[in-house]
Amino acid sequence: MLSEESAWKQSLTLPPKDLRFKTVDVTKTKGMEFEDFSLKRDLLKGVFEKGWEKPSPVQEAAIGPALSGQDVLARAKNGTGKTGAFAIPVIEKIDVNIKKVQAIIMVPTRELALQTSQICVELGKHMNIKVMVTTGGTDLRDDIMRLNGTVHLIVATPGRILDLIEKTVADVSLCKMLVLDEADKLLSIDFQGALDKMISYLPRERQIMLFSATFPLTVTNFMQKYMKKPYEINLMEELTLHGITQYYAYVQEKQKVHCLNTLFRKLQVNQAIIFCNSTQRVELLAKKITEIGYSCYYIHSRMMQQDRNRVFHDFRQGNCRNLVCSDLLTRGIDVQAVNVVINFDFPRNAETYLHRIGRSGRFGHLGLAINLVTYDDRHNLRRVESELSTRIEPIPRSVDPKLYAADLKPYVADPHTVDNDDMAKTAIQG
Ligand SMILES: Nc1ncnc2c1ncn2[C@@H]1O[C@H](COP(=O)(O)OP(=O)(O)OP(=O)(O)O)[C@@H](O)[C@H]1O
Repeated sequence: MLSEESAWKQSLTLPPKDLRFKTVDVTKTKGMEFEDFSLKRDLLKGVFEKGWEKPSPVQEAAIGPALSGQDVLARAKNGTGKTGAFAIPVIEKIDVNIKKVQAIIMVPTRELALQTSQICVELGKHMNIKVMVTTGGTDLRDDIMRLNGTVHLIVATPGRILDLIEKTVADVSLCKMLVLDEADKLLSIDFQGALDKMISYLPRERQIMLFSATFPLTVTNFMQKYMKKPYEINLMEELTLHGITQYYAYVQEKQKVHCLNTLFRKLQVNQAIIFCNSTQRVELLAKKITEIGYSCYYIHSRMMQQDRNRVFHDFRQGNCRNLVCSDLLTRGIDVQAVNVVINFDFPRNAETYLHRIGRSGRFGHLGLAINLVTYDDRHNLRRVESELSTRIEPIPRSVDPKLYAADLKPYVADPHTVDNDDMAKTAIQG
């Protein structure tokens, strides 16, 4: 006979085990278990049914202080489980009998809001917790209707939630938890002080938690103004992920598409994200990629929201191998099948570089980042290397698939087969 203690575990519907190799970025833990946090059993069920067996380092470090009500400032590498590190304590602390908004999770993009709300729904699926996602680009009336019913947790982008609060549609008088995911981005000039305004509507006694892989000095002002002796976590002794191999190919602007073509032929791409520096270049490149015979999707912030949603959803489903995008998808987006990131345009700063390459190598897995670098980018390349204390090597004639494709199942939806020819035949200059 199973004891009650273990019987509930037997009844869980678990996903297949992920047996891929993982790096120390996620395996170097103190050996804690999710049970050690005295979480509600129904939440534990949601956690285990996501396939999360043990807490990652940032989860070990953040869940306890977050549960105790402290303000938290947590810095941890890309793809190491920050979402769970704040979502688990937030969901645990919500009282489903109080039919009011008790927590807001802010994120910088609509796609990330959808992704994060989905995770909250999954974690809380045995708890009757009502999660709402609200972002720009959707009908305000739908949000108003939704807020007429019970909502415990809102995942939002800044503009829309502020609008709903200012119109008194969203009542945040009992909302005592605020999470800023990708906090440095939310506090940047891009959001023009929306966070300050938002916070002014929250109760005085509130808990604020900031999460990101990058915390430039700009965040200090916010901390001093709003946070009470935050519990600080910094798991970034070094900045880049162990699992990601970084290369650059030195090219002229007019050689870039040819170079990309060569990469597509020679690399074992499971799924790839290709970054450009403007929405215009995203569309142009997507057209070129199609012309040279590869299928690709593209996404950027000037597209209709419904098109964005469709592309994002279909890419995650694995319906297309390549996605060309702007920095819209640089932060937070988690597509486990992506093993290659290509900077078709080299990013303008080190933070953007770090977040972009962190779209591969999720949860300690392997990934490859390739930068197409022109003469004009050469100083920027060195600056990024030095700011991140990392080495971006010239691309070798042959890239060892073990570095980034060792244990991925081959992708099947795309008609283009990959080969392993020696890179020596290609025109990429090292
Ligand atoms: N404890 C865990 N065990 C196994 N997998 C996990 C665990 N926690 C998170 N993951 C998985 O790791 C992946 C990355 O998690 P998440 O997106 O939260 O990372 P992140 O640190 O927020 O990344 P970024 O800095 O890019 O936003 C997700 O696919 C998630 O399901």
